[in-house]
Amino acid sequence: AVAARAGRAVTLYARDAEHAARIASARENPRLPGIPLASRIAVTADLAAAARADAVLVVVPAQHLRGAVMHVAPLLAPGTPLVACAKGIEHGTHKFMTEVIAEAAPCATPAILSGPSFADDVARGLPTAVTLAAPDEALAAALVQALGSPTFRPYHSTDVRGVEIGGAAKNVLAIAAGIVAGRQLGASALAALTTRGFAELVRLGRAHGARSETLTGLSGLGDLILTCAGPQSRNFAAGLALGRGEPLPAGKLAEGQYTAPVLVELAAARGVEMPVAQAVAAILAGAVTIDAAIEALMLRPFKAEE
Ligand SMILES: NC(=O)C1=CN([C@@H]2O[C@H](COP(=O)(O)OP(=O)(O)OC[C@H]3O[C@@H](n4cnc5c(N)ncnc54)[C@H](OP(=O)(O)O)[C@@H]3O)[C@@H](O)[C@H]2O)C=CC1
Ligand SMILES: O=C(CO)COP(=O)(O)O
Repeated sequence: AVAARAGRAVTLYARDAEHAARIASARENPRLPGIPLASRIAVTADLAAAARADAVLVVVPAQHLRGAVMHVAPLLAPGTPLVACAKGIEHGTHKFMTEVIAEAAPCATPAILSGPSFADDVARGLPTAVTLAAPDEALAAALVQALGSPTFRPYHSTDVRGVEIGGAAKNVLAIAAGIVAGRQLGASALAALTTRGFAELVRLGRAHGARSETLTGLSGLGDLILTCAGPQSRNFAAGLALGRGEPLPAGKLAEGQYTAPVLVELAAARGVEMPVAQAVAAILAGAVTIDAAIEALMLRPFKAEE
């Protein structure tokens, strides 16, 4: 929808032929009910047709990125930009999204799009600003030109890793924020949790050489603020349910659930302290109760703020 609004000719690929046919005839994606599909968007289940593009946006969940990219890789013209829109870190390999693309489609050119942007808001054409990063600044700027419009404002960057860390970490921290809300710990606790969570995101980013303007920018602090603000975020909603002692919302992807254990492993490998992320991972694994995790966070030794 964003690319179509920016004047591009767009092909939307769905892996399920019936699903593609239904979207094509209804001119509406059931995942975005009430939002008509722009007339300039062609819908197909033919991956080769979708791969014949100047650029490809890959919008599958993080843990499915490798599989989806491996399918499309042989169909791409060499050097085609492959823009990851997923936020996460691959299980087992600890690879970030552009690293997965580089391995699964060595012929393509990886990039990453991230930042505060609920799909529903974006599809409705509400004003949104995001970060688009690629190692080559000229490519990042060209992709911004291709996708930007009066309602969608991407900023270009070459700090790929900084953008990836912000997007992955904020989902885990949003689960923690939801838990705080679900446990009715108060607005002060929510502000404290979000701020100390941000300190963890920054620490991990710095350990990976991320730039501070990226970590305090749209894909870091910006997306953290959005996702820790309320239940429109599926990650926050998952935390809310946990905090209330309810089952996790069915059929709603909360990437932080999958990112949490990998994020903690990554942080440990780099010697980075991430107690909030660690608490989320332990709660999700059933290794600790929510009340014990909160108590442990509050009883950590007092220290200087950094
Ligand atoms: N939704 C949002 O507001 C935002 C989401 N993101 C990120 O985007 C990523 C995807 O999230 P979202 O779109 O919400 O997830 P959804 O679960 O809503 O949709 C995932 C889509 O990926 C498809 N898919 C899954 N696996 C494969 C595969 N192996 N090959 C091809 N297609 C596949 C699914 O197809 P099928 O219908 O056939 O199952 C479905 O259309 C996540 O990393 C999320 O963090 C980022 C910003 C905003
Ligand atoms: O990444 C998002 C907004 O930027 C979407 O957040 P949720 O996946 O938590 O809904």
